Amino acid sequence: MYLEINNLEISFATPKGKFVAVRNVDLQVKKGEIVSIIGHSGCGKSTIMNAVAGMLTPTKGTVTINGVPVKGPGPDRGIVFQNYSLLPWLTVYQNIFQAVDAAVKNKTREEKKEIVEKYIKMVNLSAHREKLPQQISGGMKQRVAIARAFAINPDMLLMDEPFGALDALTKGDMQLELLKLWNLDNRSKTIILVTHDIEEAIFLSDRIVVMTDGPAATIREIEELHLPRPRNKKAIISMPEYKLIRERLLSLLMDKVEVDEADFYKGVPVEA
Ligand SMILES: Nc1ncnc2c1ncn2[C@@H]1O[C@H](COP(=O)(O)OP(=O)(O)OP(=O)(O)O)[C@@H](O)[C@H]1O
Repeated sequence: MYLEINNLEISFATPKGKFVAVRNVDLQVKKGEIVSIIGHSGCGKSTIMNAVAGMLTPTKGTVTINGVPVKGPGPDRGIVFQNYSLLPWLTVYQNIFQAVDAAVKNKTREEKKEIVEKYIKMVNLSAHREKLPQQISGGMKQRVAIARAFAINPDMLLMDEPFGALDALTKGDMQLELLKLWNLDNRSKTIILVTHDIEEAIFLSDRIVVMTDGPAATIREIEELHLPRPRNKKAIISMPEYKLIRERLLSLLMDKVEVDEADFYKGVPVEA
């Protein structure tokens, strides 16, 4: 198995004592799979991602990649976060080149330039290559971040709400862009995606991991999707499987909200 998370627990030392963010998390991911993690705010999605990225050490349990325990960040894992994390003083081109230059070994400067050119073209940013991050839109920034992640050719992409800050139309474009890059790469990159967006999770994923609420959150259920690829958004929404999965996810995620609302209304005077 490519990625294995076994009995993962992550706790934080806080002024009030030990805080268990996630526990008993077990997940196996095959190479080339796209897996989304969804759940309410604070259920430990980013914590799990950070453990896979090697930025957090498990309190208990293990995270292994190809059987080797994760000990820290590495060039085999590319990270795309919501805040783009572009260097503001570098142009679009330089932001990607700098990452490729640092991560890709055994290639000449010319070959590295070719890689950068290829990915800038793939995300349609050729016309904006000399601009600084502050001179381009949010969608374009996220495109740069994704092109950069693919250009360094990691085995796995860890995406923490990558499109969370984008408007719905740009978000739709970016989801297609992501699948396009994944397809062009022979679907060989494993993608772990944290999202709050049920439709996004269904459109992109092979499996969707639904978390329980925190603290001490764990996996509640894993939904397997059998929607055909390549996926067409308009076509899949009319498929019975899409509707079934969407309803299942909604009911898993909305349960608590309904209870909260009922509590909220208790004792609230009803106006005549
Ligand atoms: N360094 C830390 N110290 C203490 N508690 C932390 C730390 N990092 C995260 N937590 C807590 O762990 C829990 C899980 O946080 P995490 O960021 O993983 O949740 P999330 O599901 O990604 O949330 P969101 O959807 O809001 O981004 C939260 O209660 C958070 O406050």
